[in-house]
Amino acid sequence: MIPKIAPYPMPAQWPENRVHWQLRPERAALLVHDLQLYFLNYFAVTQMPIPQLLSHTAQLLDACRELGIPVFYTAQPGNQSPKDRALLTDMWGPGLPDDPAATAIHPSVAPQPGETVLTKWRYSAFQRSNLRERLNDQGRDQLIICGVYAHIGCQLSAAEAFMQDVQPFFVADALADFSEEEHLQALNYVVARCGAVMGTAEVVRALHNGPLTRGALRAELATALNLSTDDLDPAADLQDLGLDSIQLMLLLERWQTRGLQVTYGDVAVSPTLDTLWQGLPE
Ligand SMILES: C=C(O[C@H]1C=CC=C(C(=O)O)[C@@H]1O)C(=O)O
Repeated sequence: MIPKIAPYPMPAQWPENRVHWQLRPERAALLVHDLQLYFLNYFAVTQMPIPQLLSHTAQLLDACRELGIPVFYTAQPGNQSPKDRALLTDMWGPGLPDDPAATAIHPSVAPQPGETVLTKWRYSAFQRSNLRERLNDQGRDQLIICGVYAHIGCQLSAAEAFMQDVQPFFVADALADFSEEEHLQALNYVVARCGAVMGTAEVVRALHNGPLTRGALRAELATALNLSTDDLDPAADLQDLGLDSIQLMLLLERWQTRGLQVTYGDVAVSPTLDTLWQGLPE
């Protein structure tokens, strides 16, 4: 069974990455792995590392939502039938009861409307789910992974992402595990065998400060307009889509720090994606 988990400090350092992948907002998706009350309740949730796990996951969610990066959750179902659960029962017992007090995702990091919650049947989020297809459909080949438990489902989801040509970014201080030792073991495994390990602050910086591309700008604009990127016609007048001048000025300011040469005067009369895109790489 899952052990009662003693508090331990959130790792503050981890080994150097072997790979030199660049995390990009237009390539990335976020996986919030099994942050259900059932699995969190084996911790003393008010003690380390859980407050940091939840606050760092919230920071990742804020950044991804602001930048139009797709968010995926996994959540294991309650009352799994013996047929569905199979060998997990031999290892872990019957699993979650069919009770929201167990199956619900922690309210501080709960899914928002439109975000995907994948039903989780095995350690890896890719097993018996269409996660790979969904990433493909959205042109995402980088997966940011946070949640519990680091050395089980988080690590195996990272390994399976790697085996399916998706670059896993394992967020060292947005994970938790049965012990500090197993948490660190998971970080060492991912660094050495299947992915990149980064801290939450580093992930948020990489997502916000990378060189601006047309894809990244379109995703941020679509999010600001509460549209899907496909619904954002490059020739459409953004004022007609609800973008006001203050929003436009704030977005331009942020994009100019990332290399956009366009000024408010250049686009104010008829702001379209096409005019904003001037001079930006694809
Ligand atoms: C949170 C996870 O759930 C697994 C680990 C312990 C117990 C489990 C269970 O009762 O089914 C899960 O298989 C994970 O894969 O990291």
